Amino acid sequence: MMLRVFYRTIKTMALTRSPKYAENNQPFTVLIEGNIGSGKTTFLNHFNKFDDICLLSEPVERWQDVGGCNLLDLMYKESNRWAMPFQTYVTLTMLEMHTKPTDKSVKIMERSLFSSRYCFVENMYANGTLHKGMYQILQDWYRFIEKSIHIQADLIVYLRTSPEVVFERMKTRARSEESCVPLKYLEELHVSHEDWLVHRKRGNPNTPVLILNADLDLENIGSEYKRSEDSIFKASIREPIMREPIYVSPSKRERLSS
Ligand SMILES: Nc1ncnc2c1ncn2[C@@H]1O[C@H](COP(=O)(O)OP(=O)(O)OP(=O)(O)O)[C@@H](O)[C@H]1O
Ligand SMILES: Nc1nc(=O)c2ncn([C@H]3C[C@H](O)[C@@H](CO)O3)c2[nH]1
Repeated sequence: MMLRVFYRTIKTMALTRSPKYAENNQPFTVLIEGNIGSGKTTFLNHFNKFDDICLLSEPVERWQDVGGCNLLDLMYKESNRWAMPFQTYVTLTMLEMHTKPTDKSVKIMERSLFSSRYCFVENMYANGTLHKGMYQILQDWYRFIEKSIHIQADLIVYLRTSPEVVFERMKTRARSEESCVPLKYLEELHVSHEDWLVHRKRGNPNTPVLILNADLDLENIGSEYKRSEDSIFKASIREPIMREPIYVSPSKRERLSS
């Protein structure tokens, strides 16, 4: 008798729970995570050769031009004043990526709402950039989002790096907004990524995490990329479909090779 009541209750709850926004319209989704300069964009470009994948880069260009305002620059230059508005805009742009419909079988995203929440926001609160009141507002927003918007996350690929390595890469890449970012900030972000993805102190502990050694330089990281390819296609139960090669006529090929 008790069992029948239990199942009837569960069924009623399931039938009455309103579906979340973007529920059931997302494919197998992979989140590429890692410190600043860990090679996420470079990694994402590696998957350009496959046809049936929706690749979504981190919307940095949008953050650099919000109606003519460079929010990214303002966040770094006047962080106490601009960290909060910047985080609200990151939340909006990340949710647009998470809920973007696609007919592809796999979606691969550069970063996510989770790294913003569990790494950047946590770190800015810990180092005093975010006032407690701002932090609490963001937490309430995250809790509301969790209840009302579906965020698909089937696999996280963590490009694990050493802060010293990414500090050099960041300086070489020389993004103007990051010109004053100290090694200490990268060390803090490294700890927050490790707490989230290795020690599993935050977020959903059931989301599988594939850890790659992203300290390897471009000449030697191919095996790590291949390992992630195998994991992604195996986990998404799909065979990789290569983009149709663009055939170049012999005469044009000769000209190109000369
Ligand atoms: N495995 C690697 N070895 C050496 N350099 C790399 C490697 N991967 C990327 N780089 C270089 O490091 C810099 C940062 O790479 P990339 O932009 O892909 O990092 P990212 O994680 O997307 O950075 P961000 O988080 O700031 O957007 C670039 O100049 C890139 O050419
Ligand atoms: N404060 C803050 N919160 C975020 O959610 C966030 N996501 C990315 N970034 C910064 C890191 C790189 O400089 C640059 C590109 O990744 O943007 C962030 N900064």
